[in-house]
Amino acid sequence: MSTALTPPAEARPPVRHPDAPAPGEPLGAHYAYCFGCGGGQPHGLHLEARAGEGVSVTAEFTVTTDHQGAPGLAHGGVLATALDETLGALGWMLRVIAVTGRLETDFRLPVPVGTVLHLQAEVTAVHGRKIYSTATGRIGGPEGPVAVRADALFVEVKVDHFIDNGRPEEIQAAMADPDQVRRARAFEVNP
Ligand SMILES: CCCCCCCCCCCCCC(=O)SCCNC(=O)CCNC(=O)[C@H](O)C(C)(C)COP(=O)(O)OP(=O)(O)OC[C@H]1O[C@@H](n2cnc3c(N)ncnc32)[C@H](O)[C@@H]1OP(=O)(O)O
Repeated sequence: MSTALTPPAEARPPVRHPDAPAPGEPLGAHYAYCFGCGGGQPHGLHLEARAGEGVSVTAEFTVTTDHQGAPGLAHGGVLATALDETLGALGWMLRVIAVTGRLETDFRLPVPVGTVLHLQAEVTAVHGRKIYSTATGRIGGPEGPVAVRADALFVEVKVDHFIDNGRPEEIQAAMADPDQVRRARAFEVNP
């Protein structure tokens, strides 16, 4: 793991937000057209995440023929996306909006098409706006061997990050989303 992903000595353990969803509760998609979790992306990952204990989440991603790199095997970038999306869902447990600053991925086993990747992610430390986290993706069941893993640094941002940098048409469409929970996740977590 690179030094950039090692929390400084002054970093604090993460604190689960009192209003975080209960363990086992589905988190749903934060945006319908998110490639990681949105239902509106026909070739997306359709990753389904749930709240875990403490500041952790679990998720599943089923590898389909849309996700291949080598014939019959998941593309490494797609697997990194699954890890990134699962780590991104941790913001909901802290009730902050955060984006990936750094993502270091280890690919330990090939992941065939048809595999359900069982993901687990947790925050390990927080220092100011910096959120240190780690994730695994297992195959053959939630206790199966680790096929992929990652260490990450997410950086807390305000909603202006998206308004200033995203395209107005998508921002406005997301704000008009009739799904109130999803709208809250996208825009009202920490405005
Ligand atoms: C529709 C909208 C709503 C959607 C909401 C849901 C979102 C969820 C989406 C989920 C989808 C899945 C998730 C996704 O895919 S999120 C999409 C992929 N990620 C991005 O697009 C992020 C692009 N990067 C940026 O915007 C900026 O660089 C950020 C915001 C990250 C920081 O720029 P900013 O100007 O704000 O802050 P700063 O530069 O002062 O840095 C602050 C601190 O952080 C440290 N640092 C920074 N980078 C690194 C690094 N690489 N290694 C080590 N350290 C790093 C830095 O040294 C400093 O530390 P310190 O000096 O304070 O000690």
